[in-house]
Amino acid sequence: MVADDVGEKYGDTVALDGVSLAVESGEVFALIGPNGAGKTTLTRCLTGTRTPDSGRVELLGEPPSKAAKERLGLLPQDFDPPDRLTARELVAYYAGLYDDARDPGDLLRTVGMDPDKSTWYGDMSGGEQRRTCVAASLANDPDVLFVDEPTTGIDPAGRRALWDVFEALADGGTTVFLTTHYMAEAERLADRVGLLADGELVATGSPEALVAAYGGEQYVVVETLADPAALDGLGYDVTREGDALHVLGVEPADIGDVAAALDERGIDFDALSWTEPDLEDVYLRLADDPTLVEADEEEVVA
Ligand SMILES: Nc1ncnc2c1ncn2[C@@H]1O[C@H](COP(=O)(O)OP(=O)(O)OP(=O)(O)O)[C@@H](O)[C@H]1O
Repeated sequence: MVADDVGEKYGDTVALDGVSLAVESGEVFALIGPNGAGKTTLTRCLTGTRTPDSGRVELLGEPPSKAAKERLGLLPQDFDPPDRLTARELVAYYAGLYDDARDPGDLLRTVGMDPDKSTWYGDMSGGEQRRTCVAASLANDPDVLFVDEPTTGIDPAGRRALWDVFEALADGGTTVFLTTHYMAEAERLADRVGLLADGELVATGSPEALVAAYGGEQYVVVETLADPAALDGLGYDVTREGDALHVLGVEPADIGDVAAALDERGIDFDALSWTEPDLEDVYLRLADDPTLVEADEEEVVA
């Protein structure tokens, strides 16, 4: 799928401001970004639910309106099926729209739902509703699956179970376009991640490449109320973050030196741990200050 310089407005609100990206067949692409960044709008443009004001969109080699619907799966963020259907009835309804559909019972078991439960959709917990919706989006065994915040409201074990489902689909060659606020989800599932902020794609790359480029330094966290100046002269920048000091740029091999310096200087501390940057650090740094990415560096090569 391709978005080429896509722009979209709602009245005076610029939701997308010249977004370009290409997702290869079989790739898992995760779109992350703050509330209101334009993730849902971009998903809508890519699926043909909205026609962008400007730019070009391609899905399965066609304009989205012409793409073969039986090859697409879509779980919108605001998917709102009828309340008075059981999980099986709901998935069977969507399966019934296709000649070659997957078995509703199998699909529900895959997402951790009991297909024989008679609870109506409207009476299910939020997490059960979302799982049922994920099952419905897979009814036609899609080649390209769009899932907008698929695991929101699902408990941690259920979320991991759904990650397994998406991973199995990706292993089977399904292209997955995912939006999420869970950085661990993007890190675990995505071949590439795109960070959208204020309608602009700030950076794209593999999670590893993004973390290496923009995650910032590894650091030691020292839980202490001591002044950062107490660690002057060690050769590291030291900042205060809440009840801890962060000693920046410490390699794992040098953690002992930091511990020894704390001891020698009589600095009282409750705990000491070493932390590597992850995708959450990338998100927090770039969403706060997109200019950290140079214009010609938007695509971080894995
Ligand atoms: N139907 C609409 N009418 C007016 N403005 C809209 C509409 N839909 C979205 N917007 C605005 O467009 C911008 C992008 O919204 P969008 O829903 O695409 O963001 P998002 O990144 O998906 O947010 P979230 O993480 O909260 O789901 C926001 O400023 C939003 O208020």
